[in-house]
Amino acid sequence: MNEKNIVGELAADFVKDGMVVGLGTGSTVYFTLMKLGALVEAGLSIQGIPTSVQTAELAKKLQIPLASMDEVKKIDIAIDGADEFDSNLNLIKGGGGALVREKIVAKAAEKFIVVADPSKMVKTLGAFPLPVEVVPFGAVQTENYIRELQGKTKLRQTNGMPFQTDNGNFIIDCSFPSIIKPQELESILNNIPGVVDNGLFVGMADMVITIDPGHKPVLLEREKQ
Ligand SMILES: O=C[C@H](O)[C@H](O)[C@H](O)COP(=O)(O)O
Repeated sequence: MNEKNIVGELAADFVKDGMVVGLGTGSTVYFTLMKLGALVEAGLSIQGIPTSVQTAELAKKLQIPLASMDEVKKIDIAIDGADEFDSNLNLIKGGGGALVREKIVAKAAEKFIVVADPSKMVKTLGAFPLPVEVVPFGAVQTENYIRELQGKTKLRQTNGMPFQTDNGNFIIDCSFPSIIKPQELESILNNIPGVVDNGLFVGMADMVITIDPGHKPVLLEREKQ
């Protein structure tokens, strides 16, 4: 089993019968979904809230019952991947472009568990370009404002066209040299007109499931404030 497979499957152990489960997006949480699909087939009863069209499609194939955010009173647990995590369990997410829905679901969840192989662990966030979702209207101007914050920016493209999120927006990938104050940067970016949200998830993760070099599970828990 590869590292993503191991950590992805481990997270499924936290899902109990009757729970409403936020279903993240990406190649690590894919393995959580596969495991949940098998558990549902064996009789586990859950409702999933998908964070992307891609995840909704996979969950449907696996026959995991789905609901929308607005149909549920609360989310018991959300499980998702990350592009980077630091020792405070702050994250960069959005490599797959799903950050807005992911943040909405993570915020609404009583427990937010991140599944991440050890390559995602960093001392300081920022080696991975920070994804910022912007509305298409005025995107060039919005990108200029972001650049003024001393970050290098790049409009994400697929096949020569701007990449479009499930919300119909664009992603600007921003390289900041190192993000010493993630909370501050998160709110500065979100104050720029045209920015929908950014991939900094600060103080949101309750647990990161990763593994050590010997492939032993490591469960990192956030200290209660
Ligand atoms: O938009 C995508 C998400 O934030 C993913 O959870 C993140 O990019 C990690 O993905 P992966 O597990 O494929 O590295």
